[in-house]
Amino acid sequence: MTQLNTQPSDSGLFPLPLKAIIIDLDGTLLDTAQDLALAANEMLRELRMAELPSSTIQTFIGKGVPKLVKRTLTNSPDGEPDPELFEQALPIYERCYAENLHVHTRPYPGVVEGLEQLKQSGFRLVCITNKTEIFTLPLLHKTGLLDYFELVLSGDSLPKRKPDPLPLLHACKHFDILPKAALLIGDSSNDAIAARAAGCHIFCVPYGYNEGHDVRELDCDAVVDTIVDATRLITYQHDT
Ligand SMILES: O=C(O)COP(=O)(O)O
Ligand SMILES: [Mg+2]
Repeated sequence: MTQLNTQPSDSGLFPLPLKAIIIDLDGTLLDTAQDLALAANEMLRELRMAELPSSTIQTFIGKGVPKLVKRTLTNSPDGEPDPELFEQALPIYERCYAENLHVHTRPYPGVVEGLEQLKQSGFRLVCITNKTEIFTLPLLHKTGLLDYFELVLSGDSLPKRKPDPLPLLHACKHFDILPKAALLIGDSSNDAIAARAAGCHIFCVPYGYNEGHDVRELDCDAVVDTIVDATRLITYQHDT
C-alpha cells in the first residue's frame, strides 16, 4: 500500500511535477541479493573461512562491493578486516560475482511495466547505483533494462557515491534540470540521504535491502509498493 509522508493539507503536492526519474539498482530494480550472497560465500570458501547465512549477507548490501567484502570478512556492518586479507579477498569476490552475476537475479514485479510507463510519459530515466560499473552494465543488459536508461552512474563512476549527493547532482546537471524536477526511487538510507542532500524528491520501495532496517523509518516523500505505484504520484512537467 502506498504511504504518503505528508499531512492532509500537503496532499496537493501530488502528483509531483517532474522531468527525470532516477532509479537505484540493487533492491529497487533488481533482486540481486541471492547472487551477491552466493559470490560472498564462494569467496569465503576459497579463503577457507566459515560461510555466512544469505540473510546476513543481504544486510551487508548497500555501500558498494568493497564494503560488502569488508563486512563479509568481518561478519559485521562496521568491520575493518586485516588490509592484507582484504586485498587478497576483493579480486576473489569480483571473480566469483562476475561468474554468478545473473543466476537468480531478476527484476522485481512492476519494474518493466513501470519503466515502460515512465518512458511513454516522457521522463528522462537514470540509473544510479553504488554497484561497481563492471557489474552494473552487464547486469542491466542481461535483464533487458539497459535501454530504458539515458544515463547510468555506478559506484565508481564519480569520486563520490551515495549517500553523497554528487551522482544525483551530476545527473541533474547532465539533463540541465533543477534537482527538484528529479525523483529518486530507492530502497535504502543511502538513497534517502543522497536525495535530500541534493534537493531531489525521494520515494522508497519496501521490498529491498536497506541494510536490514525498515524503510518506513527513512525520511522520504512516499513509500510505494512498486515502480508502477510510483507512476501514479508523479506527472511529466512540460516546459512552459
Ligand atoms: O552495490 C551496493 O552495495 C548497492 O547498490 P545500490 O546503490 O544499487 O543499492
Ligand atoms: Mg539499493
